Amino acid sequence: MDAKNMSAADVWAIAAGRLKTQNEHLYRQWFQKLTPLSLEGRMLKLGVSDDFFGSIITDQYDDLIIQALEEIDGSDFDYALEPGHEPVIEPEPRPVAAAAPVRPSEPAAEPVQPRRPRSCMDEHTFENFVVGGENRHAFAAAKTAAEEPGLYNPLYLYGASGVGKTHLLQAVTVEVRRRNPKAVVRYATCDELLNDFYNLLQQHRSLSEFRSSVRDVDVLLVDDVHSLAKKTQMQEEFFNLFNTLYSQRKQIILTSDRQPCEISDLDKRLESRFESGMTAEVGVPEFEARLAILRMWRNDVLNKAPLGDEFLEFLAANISSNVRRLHGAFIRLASYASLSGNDKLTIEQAEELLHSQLAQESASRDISLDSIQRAVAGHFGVTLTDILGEKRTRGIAEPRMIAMYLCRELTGNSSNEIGAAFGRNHATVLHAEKKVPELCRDNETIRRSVTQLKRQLQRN
Ligand SMILES: Nc1ncnc2c1ncn2[C@@H]1O[C@H](COP(=O)(O)OP(=O)(O)OP(=O)(O)O)[C@@H](O)[C@H]1O
Repeated sequence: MDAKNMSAADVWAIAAGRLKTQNEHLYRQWFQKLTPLSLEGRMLKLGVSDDFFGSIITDQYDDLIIQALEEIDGSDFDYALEPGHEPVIEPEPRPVAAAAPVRPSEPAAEPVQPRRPRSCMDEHTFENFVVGGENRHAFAAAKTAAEEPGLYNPLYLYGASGVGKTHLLQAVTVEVRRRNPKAVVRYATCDELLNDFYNLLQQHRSLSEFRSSVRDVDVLLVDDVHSLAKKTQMQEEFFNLFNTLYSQRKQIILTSDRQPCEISDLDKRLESRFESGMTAEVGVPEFEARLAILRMWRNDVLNKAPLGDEFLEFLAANISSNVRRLHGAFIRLASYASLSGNDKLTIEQAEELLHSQLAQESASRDISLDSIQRAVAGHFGVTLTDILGEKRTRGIAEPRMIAMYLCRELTGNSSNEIGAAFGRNHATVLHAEKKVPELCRDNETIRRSVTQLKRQLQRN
């Protein structure tokens, strides 16, 4: 047939036939669920059930589809996906001839709905926050702030991206409202406040509207206060706001990806206000906590995502720096398993499906030995030559040991490679690896330095 006289269904019937011949399994699992909708010029529009399904097709099978389309009289067909079209799926495998795609106009007798997991944990509460050693203190402080507002004022929570700071703020909101439905709780990101503030300034309007929106509250929660860095005018406003709420014993909770002293160009008065109450770090959950979070998500998913323990362990072991990323990866695997059946999913497929999350994860671990040595030297006010040199005075030996420890923690380099970068052997590195956690246990200043350096390096 001449390509010019073909309908969308004709074009897709040929391409789908090719795809089926190449790999029947893939065809049944994916391509059969695409519905030809229209053909405009060389552009074939195919219907898919939803964005998630569509993203798998474009991420994983784009080349195969383009190839199958190109084979139709060698012309340069392209395709686009349109979500919102449930497929009509054959109940049993049939011969090739019967596998022609269904035209949209044909009645869809009983569309088979793919089982899709409901989005996890619609509400962030204290009950669905998994507590481990790395966030216990922050969790307890947030709970106390919700139960006895004003006791820890302000409460300042800090930690890397995606480790649960906003979750805790939302849990406070839920709990405060549960205890006192009349309480006025205002949650805003610092950027939202900055926007409101500068919009009013630009329009030469009075700031009273802005002020009452943030002052007439019982609890004020501000996410990401590091956005105040270098914003002198807003810092002044924030300082006044802070003092007003504080003097009225209204609970203030702030979050940031760094400690107050690490926010660049933050007014000293504001810095000391931020530090004057309770500061607590929200750390990255350890392996066991990540596994517990994954189990909780699995139990929460409607129809129980049929993901076996081996997949949860795979996720917990490979995505360790950010719970938000872990959640994205979990949803991707759970949806895949839900559509295709867990028994069909292998660890190799999981790796393939999660390639972008795994790449992000390794990029976030992609910290060079040199950058660690420099950061540690800068932090302790010694030179790089000191770190790499022979001096054994405590002021130099300790930073050197911390640098080696961080190299082990934050990079994939072997102890031999790290030793070589310091002009030493691997035994010295192993000694540092053992010794630094002991120093951290005994010495709060060292512990703070190590966690601060870790966050700083992971952020860069
Ligand atoms: N300990 C935990 N238990 C359960 N869920 C968690 C935990 N930590 C993080 N999460 C989940 O991970 C996701 C990301 O968390 P959240 O948005 O609170 O991160 P964040 O620290 O505020 O990040 P950012 O600084 O980038 O805003 C959320 O879905 C949250 O519910």
